[in-house]
Amino acid sequence: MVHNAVAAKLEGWQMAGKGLWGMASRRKRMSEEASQLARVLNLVDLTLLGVGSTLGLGVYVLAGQVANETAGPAVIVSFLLAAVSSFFAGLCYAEFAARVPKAGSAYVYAYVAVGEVAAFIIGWTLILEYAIGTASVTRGVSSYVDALAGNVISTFFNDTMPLHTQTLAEYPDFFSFAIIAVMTCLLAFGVKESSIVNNVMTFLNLATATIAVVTGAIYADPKNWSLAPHFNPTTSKTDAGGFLPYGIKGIVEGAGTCFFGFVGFDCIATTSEEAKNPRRNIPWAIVLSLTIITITYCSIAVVLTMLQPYYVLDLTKPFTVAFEGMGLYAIEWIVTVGAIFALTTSLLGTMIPLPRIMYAMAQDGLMFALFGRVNSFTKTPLIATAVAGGLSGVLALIFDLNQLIEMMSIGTLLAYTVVCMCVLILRYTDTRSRGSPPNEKSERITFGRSVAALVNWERADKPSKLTTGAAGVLVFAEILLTLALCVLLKMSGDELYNDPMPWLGPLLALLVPLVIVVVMLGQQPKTNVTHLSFSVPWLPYLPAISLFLNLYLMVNLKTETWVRFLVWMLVGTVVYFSYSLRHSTERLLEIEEKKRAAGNGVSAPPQLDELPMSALETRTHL
Ligand SMILES: NC(=[NH2+])NCCC[C@H](N)C(=O)O
Repeated sequence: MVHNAVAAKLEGWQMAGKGLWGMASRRKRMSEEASQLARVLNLVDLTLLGVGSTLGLGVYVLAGQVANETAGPAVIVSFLLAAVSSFFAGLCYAEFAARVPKAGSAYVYAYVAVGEVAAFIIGWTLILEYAIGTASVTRGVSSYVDALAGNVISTFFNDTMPLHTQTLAEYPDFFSFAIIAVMTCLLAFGVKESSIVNNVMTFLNLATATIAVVTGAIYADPKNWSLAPHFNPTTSKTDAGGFLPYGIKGIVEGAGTCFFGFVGFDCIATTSEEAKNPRRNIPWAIVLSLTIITITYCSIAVVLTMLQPYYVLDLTKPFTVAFEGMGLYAIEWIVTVGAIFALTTSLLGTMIPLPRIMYAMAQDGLMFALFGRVNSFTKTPLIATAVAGGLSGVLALIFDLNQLIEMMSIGTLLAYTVVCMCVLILRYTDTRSRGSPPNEKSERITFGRSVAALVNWERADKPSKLTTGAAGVLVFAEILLTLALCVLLKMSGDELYNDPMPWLGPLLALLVPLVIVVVMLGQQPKTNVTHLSFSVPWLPYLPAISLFLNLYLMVNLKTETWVRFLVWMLVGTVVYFSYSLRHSTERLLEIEEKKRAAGNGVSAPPQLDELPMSALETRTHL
């Protein structure tokens, strides 16, 4: 009796486990339907789109702020570090864009490669990421408009409604709220992402940055890189002076903020259905735009820190204030107006993808169907646009720029991490073997064979079910070890720079196994990618470094940021279990197919996701 009860319970758990696994691993199938959108964007349009939506606060706000408060003149190194981590992530996005030429960015990639739960997590994170992106860029626009208006806006709000809290902004920025409301109305009424407007604005943006760099270079004084130690009124501390006034730690911390400046290129990946030859043009547009962005940020950083001592740089409008101080009023005016244009372009780049992601998720049944409704009059997802605007508006109202920047970075970093993991998984897994039982005798997987597979003992040259399992275990181990290493590095903090000896042992105890795991992963057979127009080089080392950088930047964010993020994820969990799980289009299709198969007494038709990735196309239209 007891025995039976236990067996029944065990079986129950097994079923539940299978159900969970089925849900987590349910992947999006693709249909061959062509997209309804016109393919009009060429390589130049796509590159300018990437540059336009990425180049923004990094140039006009962050360079000065990071130089003043966190890194000193070494802000250029922070920018380079941020560039490297964004570049690596960019390469992973590029490979995905070559594989899945579909709108929806990381959300769709995760749905195709990993499964529904991962896709939901990413989609949900992206909603926050874009809403915060919108809010923060708007805050930037608001402070530049305020500067143009002689600070009347900020003075007014500061005097009439100061918020005396630690966790929120100094005053509720109703001006930012209004900017978002106006832009939302424009977008809702179908202001199409007109590529010509974007090209012109981006051109103005680059021209302004060039004017700032050239003028700055004329007045630059290299002495500003070797100043004596100085009391910094912003941080109220005396720093070390020179190129590295805040030490290496400052560089790393600064990189976390500079990273924000590189966010936005993924907007190229959301236009896949409007691009000409997306499999070739999207990857290259990503690489090209990141190159232009890196060059611009680095030049800006050099010029700015040579123009003025880092500790006097203004925290919100460094160029405007610097040129004003030097009496270059014409240049000051050009840069301020240019900044407003540049930030507006960047704003459009954040506001446009958000409703589209909500729309894509709604089409897949993972988000409320309401968001998938296209208004017959405006021909835009009106409700999704309005909700997106409302969410961003509220965020812009109550949080200040620094809080927003941190919160956005956490979302972006998570998306990058998942895309990078997806590349690893796709490269080492035989997608066709998933879920099918091993039928041939040689495919019988014994424990011994599984362990030996970790070093690819059988010298397989193509992924099989066996090597796929081994690669999965190794990727998982790699993620855990990388995470542990990052946490330890964070814990060691300053001490590691001052007295590294006690930390060396534990660090090596994690680093060595990590390197071994990565090398073992390198032994695994990879899928053939010769048909792809772009693939990530140096596998698995490049994604491994990318994973490390992303996780490292993530653990360095503030605790409050993590708490806010976890609250958002908790809400997401509730939404997933109470809504998405039941409405998932893929799940409903699965059930339908099973029913049909049972009715006909024939086996279910071959899963579409067993087709090679190159033959796939989504069924959603965006
Ligand atoms: N998708 C986003 N979160 N976009 C925000 C873009 C921020 C942009 N890199 C800037 O410096 O202004």
